[in-house]
Amino acid sequence: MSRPDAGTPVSTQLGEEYYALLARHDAMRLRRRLLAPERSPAPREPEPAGAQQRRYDRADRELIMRHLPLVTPFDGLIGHLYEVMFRRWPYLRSLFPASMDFQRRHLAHMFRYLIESPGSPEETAATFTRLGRDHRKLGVRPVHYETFEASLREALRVCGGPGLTAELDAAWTRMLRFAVDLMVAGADAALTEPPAWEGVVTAHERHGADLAVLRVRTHEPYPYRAGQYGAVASPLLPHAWRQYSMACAPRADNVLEFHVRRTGPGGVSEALVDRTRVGDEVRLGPPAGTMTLDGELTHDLVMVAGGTGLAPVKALLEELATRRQGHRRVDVYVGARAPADLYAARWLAELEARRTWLRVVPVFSGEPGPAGTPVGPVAEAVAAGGPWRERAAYVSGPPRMVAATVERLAGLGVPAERIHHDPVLGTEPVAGAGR
Ligand SMILES: NC(=O)C1=CN([C@@H]2O[C@H](COP(=O)(O)OP(=O)(O)OC[C@H]3O[C@@H](n4cnc5c(N)ncnc54)[C@H](O)[C@@H]3O)[C@@H](O)[C@H]2O)C=CC1
Repeated sequence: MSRPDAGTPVSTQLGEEYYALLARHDAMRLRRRLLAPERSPAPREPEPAGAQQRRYDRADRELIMRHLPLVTPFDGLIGHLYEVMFRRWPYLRSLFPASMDFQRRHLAHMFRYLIESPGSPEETAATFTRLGRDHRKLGVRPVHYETFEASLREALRVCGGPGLTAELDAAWTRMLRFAVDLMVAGADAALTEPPAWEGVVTAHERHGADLAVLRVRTHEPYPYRAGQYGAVASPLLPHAWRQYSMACAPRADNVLEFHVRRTGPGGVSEALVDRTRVGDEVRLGPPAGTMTLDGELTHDLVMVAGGTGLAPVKALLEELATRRQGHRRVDVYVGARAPADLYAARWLAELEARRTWLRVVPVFSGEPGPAGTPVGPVAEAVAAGGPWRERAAYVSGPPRMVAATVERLAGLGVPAERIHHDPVLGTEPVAGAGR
């Protein structure tokens, strides 16, 4: 972000000062850790009865599950939680975006994920460690988790009423601390990297009414792999972050590409598509995502992209195109509603013309395309191709398209561990690697 000056609004200047302070604080914590690695964590606020008798365990989870109707749907609980937090610690409001809708949905998703723990314990731990690393970009400090815990407990008391026993209160507290300890560990392990990467927009190309391809040069190298995504924030909407995939393989000049479609008014995508210009600044959170090429070059590949879900697939193709030898066959199915929506058609055609290992199949679901082009749902077009049983697959696009394609590929014998797909970008939060 730019330096504060006379023309910078006061709120932005305060934000800048806060982030500069955080950077100094991080440097101090890192120095302290290097000098005294065994140092114990800061003491917590007073305990609920029994919260520290043991660690969060299966019995806690079962108790919470049994009494879930007390606090679900989570909208009420979360509404109270933020109400308490901003009443007791008003300064915390400035760390959140103006509209809290996305935040509330995100938190409800995290509660569900934490309670249901759909993955293995290792996956759950990895999710919260990653979330802690990711939360550094929001300016979250360990002390904020204590304010969150206090707010949650008060909200539980309001929603739970007499049903909130001391035992249930302690179980919720242990569950929260289980997640928070992982998040703090994730944040601490990331102290050597910036909480966020600053970048400047170097290109902004419109494609049709609602889509833009942006290029952003980061001031410091952004350590990602082709196929990954990162959260992006615009100073036009402070503290609002949305995830987009990097649409190019890592480059020496630190330039990243993003494909952004505006889906509604007032969000980050709208700010990036309609109101962002070359020279504007953006901020990026740490990269994440599992759609990388590790170990997959032992198989031929099938890639399936819908709409701007093409972004990570384009990055993967760029990475493949730079490899000198050992090329595998790659079939890419690109779904769009109509030929005019296939915004990267020329790039794909040029790459296909130069690479013998690549075949690109456009699939149009709305209007028909040129003769011979498959029509209809992408998943069906993919299923009609193949065989894919011996392939590794990469799938990215609208959630239902991804779900349908993954199901079809699994039904055609592609093992689950060879079907790569990441969480729903733009709409769902960071939790859970296999969405
Ligand atoms: N911008 C980015 O960096 C990334 C975006 N995504 C996700 O990709 C999606 C792209 O959306 P748009 O560009 O608006 O795509 P779109 O709405 O133009 O659709 C693209 C293709 O997906 C198919 N499709 C759409 N909805 C479907 C449904 N319910 N069931 C089956 N097929 C469906 C369409 O028929 C079309 O073939 C978004 O959900 C976005 O979150 C995923 C990865 C990266």
